[in-house]
Amino acid sequence: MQLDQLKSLVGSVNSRRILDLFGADSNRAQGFSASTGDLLFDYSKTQIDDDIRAALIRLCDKVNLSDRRAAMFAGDKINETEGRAVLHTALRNLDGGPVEVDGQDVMPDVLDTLQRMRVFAEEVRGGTITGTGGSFTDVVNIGIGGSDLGPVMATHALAPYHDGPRLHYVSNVDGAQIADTLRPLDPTRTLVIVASKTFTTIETMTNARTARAWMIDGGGDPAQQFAAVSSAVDKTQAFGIPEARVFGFADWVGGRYSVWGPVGLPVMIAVGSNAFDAFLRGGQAMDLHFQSAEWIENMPVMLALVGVWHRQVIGHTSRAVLPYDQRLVRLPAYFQQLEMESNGKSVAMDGSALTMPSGPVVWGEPGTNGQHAFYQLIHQGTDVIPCEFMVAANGHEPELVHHHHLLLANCLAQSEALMQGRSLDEARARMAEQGLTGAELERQARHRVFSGDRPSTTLIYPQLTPYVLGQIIALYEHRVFVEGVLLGINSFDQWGVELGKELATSLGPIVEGEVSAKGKDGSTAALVGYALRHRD
Ligand SMILES: O=P(O)(O)OC[C@H]1O[C@H](O)[C@H](O)[C@@H](O)[C@@H]1O
Repeated sequence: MQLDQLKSLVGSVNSRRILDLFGADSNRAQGFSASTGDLLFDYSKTQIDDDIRAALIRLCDKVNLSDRRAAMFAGDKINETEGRAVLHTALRNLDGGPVEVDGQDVMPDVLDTLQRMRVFAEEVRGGTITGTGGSFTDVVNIGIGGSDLGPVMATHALAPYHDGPRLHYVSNVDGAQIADTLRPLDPTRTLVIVASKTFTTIETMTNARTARAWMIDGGGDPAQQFAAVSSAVDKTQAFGIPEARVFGFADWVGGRYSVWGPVGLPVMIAVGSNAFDAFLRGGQAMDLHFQSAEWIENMPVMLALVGVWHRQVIGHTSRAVLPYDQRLVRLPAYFQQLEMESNGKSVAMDGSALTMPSGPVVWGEPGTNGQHAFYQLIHQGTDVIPCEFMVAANGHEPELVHHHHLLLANCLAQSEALMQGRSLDEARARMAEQGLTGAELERQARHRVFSGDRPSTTLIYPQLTPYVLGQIIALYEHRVFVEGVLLGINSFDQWGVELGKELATSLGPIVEGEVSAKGKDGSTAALVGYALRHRD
């Protein structure tokens, strides 16, 4: 990426404030936003001006973004370190054309599996498929990472549409989670979905075996009450899950991009196949926009360029994602995997060291809760944290519309406050109004200064419907892709998670007390020693 020219533009922004840009251009809000369908992405409350934007957009051509995008949608093996295509977009290509991998159209299989999911989900919802004790009251999804975060996030997000059985998610190998989840459930009326792309993930397989034993002990029947979601169909059969209850997907669906396919099965059971279709259609609409809009009007591209401006050009190390939408409570966690597992890399595609910072730390919480916790640092801390606000024009509770108005007002107030700030003179005037004078006035005023000029973007949408959720998730997926192309990295592998897994395997017998910790570093050996001495 040619960052030099952009770095030289940073100097120009030091001498002005974001607010000045609004003074100089009465149409700034319109000019520095992108819209598609019903979504509006406003990035006018950043330092990006015409020159900076033009330089950022030039980067897209420098890295041949349109060819890379075409390669992804065409099924080329752009995940080079794993030799795989990247085709989660095929999962939502509902009435699109053929998509070929190795000369083979994958769409018939995708649509066939989707249809099987619809039939199964509706049979579970309608009570045609039952447990030994009757229709399913509860569904437990066992999976971790991409086999958990997407469906958990979507289940929370689509709560107003949830009219199927209750859903529970077990991800952690900590027995506390599965114990607490299963305790109140009826083993004869619970469906367990084991979701694992590889069907080897130790946490998931351990939890799946525990759930199976619990079901058998309680009079349920795993042959009737287990389903599996995986790209390793042979392993699901070895686990004993009947073929008719296995929903497979190909290796060209990355775990963190998999909610659109069989991994989304629990969501489909919760909200029904029509609502799930609307989610897919939202994703597909964003795909079409991403493929056709000019860079300057292209929402994922502009979202990515704002990200690159803040992280790689200016150097801010993190960004906060702040949905003013309680039902997006798990969206920050979902984005953490999507963005940090995809772009947290220090090696370029060709194996050379990255010459610029990798993707940023992504974190956040729903507003307004965050306001009463960490916004202090966002407003007055020494680090600038670019904020990505999200909010709906409408809630789902018409009888509580006054709540929604307050929510919206708070969201808008935060981005306004971050940009506007409060000067020392304004703070002094306030202190004077309260009767303070002299050194005390000065001291108190200084604590009440807000530097302002802190960047934020706002994504606003009509209402959090399945269709809108699909648009938002696909928007961020493509943002990650564009940022990855600009960085020259492979956004679709995750070698950084391997070492810890290998060491956990080698530590297993040591923690069991079967093998000595000799050879481990002093700290690890001492911690094992403590655990063994204190074992009940
Ligand atoms: O779906 P699974 O194969 O069980 O994998 C679950 C998760 O585990 C891994 O460690 C990866 O880092 C994730 O990308 C993946 O989503």
